[in-house]
Amino acid sequence: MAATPYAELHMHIEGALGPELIFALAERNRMHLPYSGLADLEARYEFADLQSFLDLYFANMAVLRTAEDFADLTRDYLQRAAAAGVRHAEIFFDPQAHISRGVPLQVVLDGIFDALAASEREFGVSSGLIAAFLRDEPVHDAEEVLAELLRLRAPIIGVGLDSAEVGYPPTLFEDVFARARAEGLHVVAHAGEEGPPEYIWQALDLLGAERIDHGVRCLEDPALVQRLVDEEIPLTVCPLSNVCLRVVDSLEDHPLRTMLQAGLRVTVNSDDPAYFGGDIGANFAQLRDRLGLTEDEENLLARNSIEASFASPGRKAELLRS
Ligand code: HPA
Ligand SMILES: [Zn+2]
Repeated sequence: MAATPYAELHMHIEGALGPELIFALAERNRMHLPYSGLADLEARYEFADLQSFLDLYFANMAVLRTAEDFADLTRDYLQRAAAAGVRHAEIFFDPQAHISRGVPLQVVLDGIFDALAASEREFGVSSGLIAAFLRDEPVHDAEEVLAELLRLRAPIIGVGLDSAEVGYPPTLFEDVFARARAEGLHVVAHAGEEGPPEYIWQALDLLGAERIDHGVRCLEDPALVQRLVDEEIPLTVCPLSNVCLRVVDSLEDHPLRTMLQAGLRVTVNSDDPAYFGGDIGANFAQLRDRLGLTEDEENLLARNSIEASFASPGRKAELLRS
């Protein structure tokens, strides 16, 4: 991990829900889990693609029921992230995944915010929350969630787009994202993880995405790379996630260095730290070991992460100075 402070810009708080916390929350909520024990659950962390991961990710969320559950989960992430050198975190959550299980949006927000409100004081980590729409659910649901977030005056800094990508192009969400932008929210979108470069073009042109989450498939389209370089669009790349979900064959084959050398504004992120072999520290450790990531490259990635964040200019300056 770089000695310089780091901003994590692509992590799903539900993806920080690990096996031990799953069992602890199931017990607290008196729920029966469909696993015989910890080892049985842990044996299922083997994924063939994005969808096979999403199946387990959504199933495990069943244990998140109360505001306290969401607060505990968020604190657990913040504590680990701080220990790994993260000083600013922009955190996704999936409102629809909880509303559809009967957990009120206000409960989810209260829990996550209970932890985030104290984060800078408690962990030295400033933060922002981004509501992500599930792109494989009806567009109308995303519209309703956005309206509800606005009605509740949810303290979110932006909206994103996640879940199963192929077959669910950004075009579908043009109007929802236009509304979010009109409300002054930041806009990001997962694109070019499993989906084609065309989805990245759409995220930029139709959604007004300020950052692209993943974006690794941009390399298949030189004109797109040029556009991303020219407009200095940050890409929140998640190396261990890409290996676990078979977006790349191995870390040795990861195009991170190619992306840096192309002049792309790349950052490194954990995506779902409880599912993909670890937090941001683990991502950097493996990149060092298996890709020969240099100190200069680490420092560049750290600086990129802070510059690409939605932190206030004052906070950015403070992080870049320290
Ligand atoms: O990597 C991801 N891609 C899409 N949706 C997700 N939801 C959690 N992680 C991911
Ligand atoms: Zn993601």
